[in-house]
Amino acid sequence: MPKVLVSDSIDQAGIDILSQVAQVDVQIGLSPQELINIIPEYDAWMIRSGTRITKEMIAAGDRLKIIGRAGVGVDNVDVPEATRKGIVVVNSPEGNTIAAAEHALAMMLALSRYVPDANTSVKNGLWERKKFVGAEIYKKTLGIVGLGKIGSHVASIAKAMGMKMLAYDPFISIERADQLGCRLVDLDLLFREADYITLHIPKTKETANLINAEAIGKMKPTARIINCSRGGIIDEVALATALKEGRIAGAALDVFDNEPLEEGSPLRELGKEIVLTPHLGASTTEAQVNVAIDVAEQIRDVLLGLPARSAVNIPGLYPDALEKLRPYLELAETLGNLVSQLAGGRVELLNVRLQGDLANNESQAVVVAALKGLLSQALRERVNYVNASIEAKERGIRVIETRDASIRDYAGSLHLEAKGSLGQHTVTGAILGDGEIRITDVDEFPVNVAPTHYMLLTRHRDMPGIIGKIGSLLGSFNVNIASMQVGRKIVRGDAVMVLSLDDPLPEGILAEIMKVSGIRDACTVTL
Ligand SMILES: NC(=O)c1ccc[n+]([C@@H]2O[C@H](COP(=O)([O-])OP(=O)(O)OC[C@H]3O[C@@H](n4cnc5c(N)ncnc54)[C@H](O)[C@@H]3O)[C@@H](O)[C@H]2O)c1
Ligand SMILES: O=C(O)CC[C@@H](O)C(=O)O
Repeated sequence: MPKVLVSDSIDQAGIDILSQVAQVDVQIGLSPQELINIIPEYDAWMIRSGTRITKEMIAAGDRLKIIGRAGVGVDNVDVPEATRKGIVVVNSPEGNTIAAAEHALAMMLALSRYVPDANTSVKNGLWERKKFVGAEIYKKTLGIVGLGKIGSHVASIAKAMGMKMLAYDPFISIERADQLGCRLVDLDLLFREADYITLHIPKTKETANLINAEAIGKMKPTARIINCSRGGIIDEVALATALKEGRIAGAALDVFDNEPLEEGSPLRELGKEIVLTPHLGASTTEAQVNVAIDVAEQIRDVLLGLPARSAVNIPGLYPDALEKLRPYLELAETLGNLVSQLAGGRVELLNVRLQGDLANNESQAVVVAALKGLLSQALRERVNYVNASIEAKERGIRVIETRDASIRDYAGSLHLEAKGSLGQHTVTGAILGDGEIRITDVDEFPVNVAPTHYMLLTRHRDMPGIIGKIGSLLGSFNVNIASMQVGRKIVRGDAVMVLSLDDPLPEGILAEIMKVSGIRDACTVTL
């Protein structure tokens, strides 16, 4: 019988499902070394947010087939390492959506009516009715940042409560926002007009410190901020200062830069204008049952040799088909990710063209992999092979699949064309004989580049001196160039330059690159 390790507190409903097919050991509170010592015995591992699964633990897990995270975020699992070892990682993208949305609304109401402080006051024997005169949310403007699963549910309830709604989400269509009763606006307008601002976004390099002193400076003095998404999206010191000085009216926070919230945090010193909870967004009986069942069922299925429905790292295909397509799935995901960063805004149409021998293959998984890559900038680990198509549809992305077996530059190649709010971009890629991915075309300019973690792509006039200037500029910012390729169609016409970099590009360097004479466009890419 296979063995499953459960190392965080999981609802019994999940344990019961696992027990149908496996021996289940619940061991909570083990140290990292103790986990490394025992993991070689186990075929599956189920966790919540309390266990951090490291590279060393995965390396020790010789029998591990699947890791299940009972929740959304897999930021506590080394997913690339699990993928390298062929371990499926699954999560529960929707099991706690309602719980998190309801918590955000509870926080908004608690903050508006000073419920926590009024409660403490009565329990302390006081009767302070004048001190706790609140504000109504009816007819007030709610600014929703991130109109995904949780943001959408918040919108539908807030609408019923009579709120007017603005939303900011660069990856959502106007039609989708309309359906939810939200006016899609830019962030600046949302900050200026909203009475309540609620955050429902992943923490990414774009969203880190999104709510900083400058953003807060744009808000109304009566504005209130709610964050039940991820810590690090709000600059906590700037928020505490603004609240102390009465520059905004309040904040309700469930998530923090460091959890548990540290002893000396300035947030702890504030009064009734702040409501704090200890990451309780998913903590309802219902959500814990949902995520436990969702993930336990997937672990059971994988142990029985069936595909998982919410795999974060491997498509839900049977092993034979998967093995054959695996290099092309990786290619499709890489190209999807690349073209979304080139497009730089909302993509409205993705054309996936399978070329050469690839045109004769089962294509659905390749298209889904391209969509997964395309959406990964917006959705991170929440997009998987199961939900990528639905997510794309909900975001108003039209997908066209074409085949052309006559294009034979490589045995099989894949061409993606993304049309979006900021223009149109294309990328092509192929798998070489050694199984390596090559980017063979960018915006119809031929190149031959292996994708790397950090890249810089420019569109420029093919003229003497330009490559040297970019090289010197990167050097002056201490950025090391690993390789460089220029692709052009005609001499002294337009060209693209693709640089693979050893280091991330520091803030501000793109603006400097754009000032170089002859540069038409420049884009940094992280793959
Ligand atoms: N507090 C909790 O216990 C708890 C529970 C569940 C989820 N969460 C967190 O809530 C957040 C939202 O979860 P979800 O399930 O709705 O995710 P989702 O993936 O369905 O939605 C996230 C949305 O954010 C948008 N987005 C991405 N980058 C953006 C940006 N720079 N600006 C504006 N919008 C951007 C995406 O387009 C997407 O629509 C996640 O961070 C998740 O980890 C917290
Ligand atoms: O396990 C939890 O309670 C955290 C849940 C939440 O942050 C998630 O990412 O699903």
